[in-house]
Amino acid sequence: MEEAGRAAADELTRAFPGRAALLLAGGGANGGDAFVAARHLLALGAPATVLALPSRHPLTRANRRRWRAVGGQTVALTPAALSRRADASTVLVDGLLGTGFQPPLRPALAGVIAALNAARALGSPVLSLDLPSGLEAELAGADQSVQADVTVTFSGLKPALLFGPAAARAGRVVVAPLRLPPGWALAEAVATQPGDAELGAVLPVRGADAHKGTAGRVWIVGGHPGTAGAPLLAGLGALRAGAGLVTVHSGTELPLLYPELMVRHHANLGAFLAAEDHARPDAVALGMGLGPGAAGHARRVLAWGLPTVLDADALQPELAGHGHAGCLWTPHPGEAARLLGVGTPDITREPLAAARALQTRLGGVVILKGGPSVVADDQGLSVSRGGHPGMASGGMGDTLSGLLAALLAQGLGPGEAARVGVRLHARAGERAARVFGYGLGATDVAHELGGAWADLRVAHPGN
Ligand SMILES: NC(=O)C1=CN([C@@H]2O[C@H](COP(=O)(O)OP(=O)(O)OC[C@H]3O[C@@H](n4cnc5c(N)ncnc54)[C@H](O)[C@@H]3O)[C@@H](O)[C@H]2O)[C@@H](O)CC1
Repeated sequence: MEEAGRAAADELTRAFPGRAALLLAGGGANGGDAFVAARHLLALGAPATVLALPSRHPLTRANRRRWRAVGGQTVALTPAALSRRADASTVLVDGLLGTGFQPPLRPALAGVIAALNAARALGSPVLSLDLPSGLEAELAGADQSVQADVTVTFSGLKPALLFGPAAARAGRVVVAPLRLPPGWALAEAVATQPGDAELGAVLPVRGADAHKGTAGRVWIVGGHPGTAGAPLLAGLGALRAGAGLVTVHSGTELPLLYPELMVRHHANLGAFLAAEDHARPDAVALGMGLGPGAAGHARRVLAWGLPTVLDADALQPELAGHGHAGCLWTPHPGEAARLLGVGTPDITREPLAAARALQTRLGGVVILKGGPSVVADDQGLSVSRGGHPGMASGGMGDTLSGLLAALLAQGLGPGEAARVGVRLHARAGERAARVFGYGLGATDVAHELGGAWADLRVAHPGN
């Protein structure tokens, strides 16, 4: 609580210098954080008043006493008291409800939250402690919650701060890492968000003596009449992510859109994949537009034990148990629902839980694609925010699959490839949006992958 309140006070003075803080303390530990923040604000010379509800929480009561001991003023919290004191020169600190909120919201607190949101509309910004009051930490819904401008969250990112309408209530999210004994961290603080500097550090570095045979050989397996473009987009993604040799294997004739790709048509794709006598690539991406029979093809490729990206039609429930540690599964919410045998809303409502469930079922590494994407591996969960809404178009996932296979072929582990790959793809989307505006095609994004790569490299201080 001490570290949480101190981190909040630091952020308040950084983000809202010169404003008097009105801290709203609820009855639980979230309210205790507000009392601690007030005390640190006082120590920093910033004016602060606490409006508090009664509390039975021992640590919150102790911090209320400490606040009083340093001369701090506490006023009983009512909607009227709040409305009287808030104006355009104040900043409101929402310490009403944190992870201990159990819906439905009781009417008395609903009145306080309504008064807080009304004060914000009149010009007093809001900083929420841990998460905006009224949000359920694990869920992506919003309803009657505080609208914050900044949320200082403790230990890690809660699902509500990342997904759906709830995320829009949080404003800018600052994660304050707390030094806690193992096991003390909030169970809900489950996801991390690696920064660009951290990701830039794991990008493959190529020696001056590199040649196409050492830069990673990727096979793309996909394509079917009507979806012939999908494997080609994957091939383009692989090329733009630095693969030395990219071969597209398909059971259908593919147009030669990119002459750099080696395109091979197999009258019997299953027989080709089952054959033992061909040299294997360094990594495979499989499933893009592959059509019927994809699960059978996937089983044959999985038996090779190579780093493998499974996408689109290869994301079939019957493959559970056939994967291995080098597998990277890349479902969007609809495919995730199919894999788990649930409805798509079940996935979008709790994406972190869904990603964790998928990884448990499939093994290897799972990327649950979306805004943001979630990566699940045996290290835990991480999220990748960013990208651009214009990326919601067909073919985008195909390019990502090829990009991921290229990273695997250049020696990255599947977890690293997933975390770096989704960020590169999102960054490329951000760059493409500057060029093309709103509607983005998968090729537009693929062509920006080189620039995205350079951005991540620059972000890494060792470069
Ligand atoms: N455990 C940890 O690791 C840490 C926890 N911290 C803080 O502790 C918070 C969680 O504290 P608590 O578990 O005490 O819970 P909260 O303070 O989030 O909520 C409990 C309070 O909310 C009230 N409440 C719950 N549901 C309500 C409803 N439907 N309508 C109206 N009132 C309702 C309860 O009566 C109680 O007063 C975190 O969000 C965070 O701010 C921080 O101090 C950092 C460390």
